[in-house]
Amino acid sequence: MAASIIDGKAFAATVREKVAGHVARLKEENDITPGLAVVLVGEDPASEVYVAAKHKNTVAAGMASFEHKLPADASEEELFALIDQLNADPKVHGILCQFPVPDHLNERRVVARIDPSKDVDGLSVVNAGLLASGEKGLVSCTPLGCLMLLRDQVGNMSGKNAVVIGRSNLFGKPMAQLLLQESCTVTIAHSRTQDLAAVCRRADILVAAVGRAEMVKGDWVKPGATVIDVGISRIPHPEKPGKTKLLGDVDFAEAAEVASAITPVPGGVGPMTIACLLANTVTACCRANGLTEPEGLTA
Ligand SMILES: NC(=O)C1=CN([C@@H]2O[C@H](COP(=O)(O)OP(=O)(O)OC[C@H]3O[C@@H](n4cnc5c(N)ncnc54)[C@H](OP(=O)(O)O)[C@@H]3O)[C@@H](O)[C@H]2O)C=CC1
Ligand SMILES: Nc1nc(=O)c2c([nH]1)NC[C@@H]1CN(c3ccc(C(=O)N[C@@H](CCC(=O)O)C(=O)O)cc3)C=[N+]21
Repeated sequence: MAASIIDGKAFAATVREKVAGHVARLKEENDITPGLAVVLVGEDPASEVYVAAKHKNTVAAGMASFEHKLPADASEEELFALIDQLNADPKVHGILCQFPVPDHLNERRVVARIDPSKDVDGLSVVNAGLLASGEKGLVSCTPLGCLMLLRDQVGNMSGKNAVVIGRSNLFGKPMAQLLLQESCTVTIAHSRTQDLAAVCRRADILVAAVGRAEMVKGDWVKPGATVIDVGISRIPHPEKPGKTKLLGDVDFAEAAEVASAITPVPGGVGPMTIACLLANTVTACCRANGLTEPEGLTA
């Protein structure tokens, strides 16, 4: 195998340590504890796992964690009343509503209800607009985590060809904006892209966020490229009956023969998402209190 494997799990641990250091300083010097509120509507088992992991990591970093669970049939009015209460609560600096929400609720309307200065998911039109304009806002956690990995791995990205597969508001669009800010030449590919393999082969930096297991083959990868695999598909485990296995969007074994560096799934981008959620909460807390924000934890 030629490629070095980017250890997102270890990198995320260093980000969480940095966050914990800032949190300790905020407490000592300013008597402020950053607080993160996570809202979960309904009982999706995967979401329960993520929310529990967020709670655990928030507490471990010394921050306050507020969990709010609403029943699956909660009305928009009930959810909005909770969000309004969290918007007004000075102990809450970050608010995240776990997605997907049940079908009768609308994700865009939910996001729009959250105070943009507390929108640690970076999903509001205000934060998306600030990012697109090159101004300071809150950046979606997963793209921010990928940026941190790329800065560490590649260093100066200026002039490099970057290809992002996927154009969602949650990931593809903000990732492309961040790469543009790093002065990459950015291509955003999606389901209508013609000859995706050829587009990918031009990429010095290839970021895949589709959700189709092992779609990106070894011969789609430019020799020496850096490959970031965001996709997560859960498939039945081939050897252990009743268990599941996580697969990324990239055929790891094939791509690792060609790339210079690659993130694995699991243990690559995933752990960075939660670390960046904590980082965004500290950033939001510092801004809310007019304090200098932490260095190295923002875009
Ligand atoms: N590791 C982590 O922390 C996170 C992982 N994820 C994972 O990343 C993946 C993407 O997430 P998200 O952006 O929310 O997903 P979406 O479903 O919102 O977006 C998927 C994108 O992939 C594109 N696409 C679909 N099929 C193809 C194809 N055959 N060829 C090229 N492009 C295609 C779609 O194109 P079109 O727009 O034309 O439909 C769309 O833009 C998922 O697997 C998700 O689980 C997401 C967030 C966090
Ligand atoms: N409002 C909102 N914001 C999100 O950011 C958001 C969301 N809703 N809904 C679901 C997706 C998905 N997501 C992940 C977080 C951590 C891992 C993660 O830690 N993954 C581990 C493995 C975890 C496992 O084993 O299941 C890894 O890849 O190593 C993955 C995916 C955040 N999302």
